[in-house]
Amino acid sequence: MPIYKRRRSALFLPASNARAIEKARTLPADVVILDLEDAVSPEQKALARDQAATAIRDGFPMEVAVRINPIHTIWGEADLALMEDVKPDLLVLPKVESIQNLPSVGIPLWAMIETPLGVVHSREIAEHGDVEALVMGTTDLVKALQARPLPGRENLMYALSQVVTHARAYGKYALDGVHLDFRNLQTLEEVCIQGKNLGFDGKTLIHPAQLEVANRIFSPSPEEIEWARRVIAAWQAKDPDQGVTVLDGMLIEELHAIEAERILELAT
Ligand SMILES: CC(C)(COP(=O)(O)OP(=O)(O)OC[C@H]1O[C@@H](n2cnc3c(N)ncnc32)[C@H](O)[C@@H]1OP(=O)(O)O)[C@@H](O)C(=O)NCCC(=O)NCCSC(=O)C[C@H](O)C(=O)O
Ligand SMILES: [Mg+2]
Repeated sequence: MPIYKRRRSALFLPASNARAIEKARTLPADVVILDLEDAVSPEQKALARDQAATAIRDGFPMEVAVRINPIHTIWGEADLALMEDVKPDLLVLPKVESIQNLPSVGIPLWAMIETPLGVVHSREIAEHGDVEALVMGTTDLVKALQARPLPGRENLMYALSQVVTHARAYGKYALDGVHLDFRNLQTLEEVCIQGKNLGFDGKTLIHPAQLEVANRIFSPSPEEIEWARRVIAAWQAKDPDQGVTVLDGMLIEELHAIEAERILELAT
């Protein structure tokens, strides 16, 4: 059976912020992303890179990722060289638009899809062997589309669905974009439910207050766990000569048993 890692919450923080790095170690995030890119000013890029390296060497109780600057920028090569040395669990690449310049450094890559060309090429990016996850960058994408931020994200449905579909087609994880209105937990919950309904494994976050909502919404609910237990029991009890069974008047096929196993694995 495949191993499903929890990827409900991935918390960004500027690696220039030493207090936030310390705080992150105490938080219930599935993944912490030390950012060297857009959350860090040009003046603090070197400090952020060094602090990220020290923090990774010191260790984290959860998976730790670093988002480096794009390779073509003046910081990109130095970011990549140091991360190749300190080896975070994951490397987050911003604004990925093709597989041409994906670095191969023995660290699983999370490719951010945040430009129209990235959306167009998300199939080949998902197919790439070093890519473990596609991550929506909805803030940059809205800007690049010359769209407007909408609370219900109707204008992003094509991109969100395309990215989840391509991630799933190649067995990769898919993470939803950040919710900028970080003190509004009601609207966060609404977009988390929307993201879960679309198929995302979890959400990228920018503030500790967002963790509880994302972890709760992207965990299997008590109803889903109960359904999964009953499906597995029904599947195990079915007539071995039949390829299907019935539970509560609903047809159950092997695909439901596989999905039930995934839910129970994520619930433990
Ligand atoms: C958004 C913030 C600037 C708000 O900061 P602040 O006003 O300081 O928040 P609080 O006072 O409420 O903080 C309370 C305590 O929590 C700690 N804290 C805050 N944020 C984080 C964090 N992200 N990780 C860890 N700890 C955090 C504070 O230090 C306080 O601790 P304590 O001293 O114990 O009280 C700030 O939250 C922030 O900088 N967030 C991250 C911003 C970021 O990383 N942005 C880049 C990624 S998102 C992106 O780039 C978009 C994407 O690419 C796209 O295109 O969509
Ligand atoms: Mg971005």
